[in-house]
Amino acid sequence: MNETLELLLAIGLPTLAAVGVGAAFVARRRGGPTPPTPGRPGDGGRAATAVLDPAAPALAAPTAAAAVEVAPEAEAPAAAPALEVPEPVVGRLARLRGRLAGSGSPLGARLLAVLSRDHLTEDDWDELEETLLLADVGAGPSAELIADLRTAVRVAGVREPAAVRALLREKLIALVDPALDRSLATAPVIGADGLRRPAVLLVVGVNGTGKTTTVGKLARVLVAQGSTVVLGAADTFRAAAAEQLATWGARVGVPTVRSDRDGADPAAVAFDAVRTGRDTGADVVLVDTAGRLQNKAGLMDELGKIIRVITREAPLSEVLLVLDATTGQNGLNQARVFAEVAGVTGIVLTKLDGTAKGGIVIAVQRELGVPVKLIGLGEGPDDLAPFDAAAFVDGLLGD
Ligand SMILES: Nc1nc2c(ncn2[C@@H]2O[C@H](COP(=O)(O)OP(=O)(O)OP(=O)(O)O)[C@@H](O)[C@H]2O)c(=O)[nH]1
Repeated sequence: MNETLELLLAIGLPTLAAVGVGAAFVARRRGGPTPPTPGRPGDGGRAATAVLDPAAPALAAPTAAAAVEVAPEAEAPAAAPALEVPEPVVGRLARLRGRLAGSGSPLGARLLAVLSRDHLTEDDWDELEETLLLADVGAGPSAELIADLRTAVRVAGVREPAAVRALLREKLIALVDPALDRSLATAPVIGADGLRRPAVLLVVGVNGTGKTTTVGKLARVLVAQGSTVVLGAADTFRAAAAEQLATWGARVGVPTVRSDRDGADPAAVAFDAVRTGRDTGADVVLVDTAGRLQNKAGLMDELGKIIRVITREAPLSEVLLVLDATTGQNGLNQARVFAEVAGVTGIVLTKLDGTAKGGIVIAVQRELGVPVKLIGLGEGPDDLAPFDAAAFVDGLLGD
């Protein structure tokens, strides 16, 4: 079976035709290889379904078998809205850490209030453990922390408030695990054929956790770091998701590949986004998904197909699971299913600004063995921060 036929079977020919991948793509492949063209968007890349205009506030929907329209940057209309300049990325968590308290006092401050009592009774230790459990630290890590603190306070006699605080900081940082590799794989890769491919980041998670918002914020992080980005709106389930994503992209001049049909095949859109990123020489392609969690088999089908189709064009650099930090144990259950189905490489914990349950960072890493790489600390466009263990714990301690 030749490569094209195999690919069409994988995606599903009828759906492809419906979103406009079919004819144009097949014709191009049959007509001979299309050399990838490293460079910037606007260099003449071609994709079957995308209409790319980085300056457009909302990108026009693709039409069946439409040729791509790429608006050259030099010919952008004079009235195009000014692009926003995202905030620098370095030090974001330190700047935003005041938001970690949620509506109450930070977890660390509550622990310190008990630890600084004159004589710690059994009830005090129980209270400490309960505080950790209520902050979603998880039973195992909570018990470990209490045991360590008891030893230090009772046996080694650590009593002076500054020393107790330093001890708590050290133990919490160890639980969050500063040794984990939290870097995002966003560098383009060179395939076995010697050709350059964009880094492809697939963003998964149940509805409402903040996937689309996170993709939009992450695009800004990457733009701030000087990367060229293409967005893929493979959340074809929710009608407004593609529009929402295109708006995020347009604010920073990032094109969005989307279908003009609600309910289009997400795998076809994901494929087109990666193909567009490849053809235009983009550094990174971010693919948003719907990831409805009706059942594991359905999810496996949908995400499995998206992953198969993407990896025919470029290797998958990251699968980021977006979890809503306010959902506690339920979020952990979801995380388990996604980790099994999609091979998650990093966690994005959103809405940490809306909760005093920052301990979920510890629990989710323990549960999945996957690092938290980014955290969402608000609804603002630059309220997404690379995770850093020490800055996070300092936020929990209310420093
Ligand atoms: N407070 C707060 N709100 C957030 C954060 N991240 C996302 N949100 C909000 O969460 C809501 C849902 O976000 P979406 O990005 O639409 O969620 P989604 O996962 O794409 O949802 P579906 O498309 O339905 O699957 C929006 O109101 C966001 O503004 C965050 O870090 N903090």
